[in-house]
Amino acid sequence: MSNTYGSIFRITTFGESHGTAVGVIVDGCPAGLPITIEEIQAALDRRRPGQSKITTPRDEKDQVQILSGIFNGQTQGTPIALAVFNKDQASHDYTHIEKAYRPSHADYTYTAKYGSRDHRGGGRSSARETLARVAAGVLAQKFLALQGIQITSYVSQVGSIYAPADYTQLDLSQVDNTIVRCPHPETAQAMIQLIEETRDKLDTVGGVVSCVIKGVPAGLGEPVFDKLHAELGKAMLSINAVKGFEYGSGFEGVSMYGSQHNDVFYTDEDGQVKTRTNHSGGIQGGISNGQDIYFKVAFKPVATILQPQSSIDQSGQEITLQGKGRHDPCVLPRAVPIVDAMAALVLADFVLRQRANKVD
Ligand SMILES: Cc1cc2nc3c(=O)[nH]c(=O)nc-3n(C[C@H](O)[C@H](O)[C@H](O)COP(=O)(O)O)c2cc1C
Ligand SMILES: C=C(O[C@@H]1CC(C(=O)O)=C[C@@H](OP(=O)(O)O)[C@H]1O)C(=O)O
Repeated sequence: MSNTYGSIFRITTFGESHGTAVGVIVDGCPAGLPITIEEIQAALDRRRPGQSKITTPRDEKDQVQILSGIFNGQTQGTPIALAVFNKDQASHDYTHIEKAYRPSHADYTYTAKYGSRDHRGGGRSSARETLARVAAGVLAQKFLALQGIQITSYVSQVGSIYAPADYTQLDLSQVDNTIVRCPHPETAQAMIQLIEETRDKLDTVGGVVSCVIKGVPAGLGEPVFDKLHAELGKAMLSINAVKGFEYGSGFEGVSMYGSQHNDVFYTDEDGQVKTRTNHSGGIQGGISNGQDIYFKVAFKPVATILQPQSSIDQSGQEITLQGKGRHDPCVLPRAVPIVDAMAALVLADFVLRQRANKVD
């Protein structure tokens, strides 16, 4: 199983949901980047389970430990190792899936691939692994901030309730004002209510995280296979429960004519190249054009529902499986920092690749 992401700024994650620890090794992070443990912790606090009444009640504090690579508040250019020790596993809740497959989780596919699996809390397939990405993403976000690049993600849809405006009309400083992380206050309240109702019905509900990246200079990306949007898409689709990725005008663009869809160039009063519209989502030919990059990520209603469902066991026998354990009725609020982190890892890597690309 490949657990490594990135080309120059690379991460490798390790750990299982009910094992000893989950963590990350970051290679290729430049030396001299100022970073504190509090900054890493703050990002983990946004992702941690048990953070509000609408997330899984598994109460992990996710206290991060820096094992290597950071000294005197700065990265050293050496491998950075960050780890969180699991404290609140409750593995006894998972004996029912030791030899049975939850519909639409990864129990069957892991067994098909490896012949065995750590069934405790889904083992490696649990989204607990994403804490490692979030920890690494803090380093990438700090590095990008030095280049003037800012990433903001927010929940734009839960079930069929969506924010009635796009990112250009929302106050993105409000994302963390509500527990659901939608910056439109009325919509946020409706989303919270829907998640609570869904949880009380022992069901789950999906939604959309929208992301905007500002301050990206023109010229980042690669022209053929590692196109900037292709790498963003891969990064997003590697997040648990993600079912869709679209950037710029996405699927809606197909109903427009070229004359409507084309982003017309102009030069502003400072001599900067700009476009009057941004249907391209800030990327043309796999390379950033200096406009905002924006995209959407669709998350499914997650698999574990706390009600009986029909399934099969390892011998192929039909069974009734009663959902157990502590689960998210909706992953969207916790997915926001994961999307931030994965976007940052992609962008940081392309900034570093660009430094190797030109003489000056
Ligand atoms: C933040 C987050 C929390 C999640 N929590 C749960 C959960 O509590 N229960 C569950 O069944 N799946 C949960 N998932 C989704 C599973 O990890 C995922 O569906 C599973 O690994 C199968 O992979 P796939 O859905 O991508 O095919 C969560 C995903 C994310 C991103
Ligand atoms: C523990 C976390 O979320 C978990 C994600 C998850 C899943 O199947 O993805 C299932 C639940 O936990 P467990 O692995 O114990 O079944 C969630 O609580 C976390 O994100 O840190």
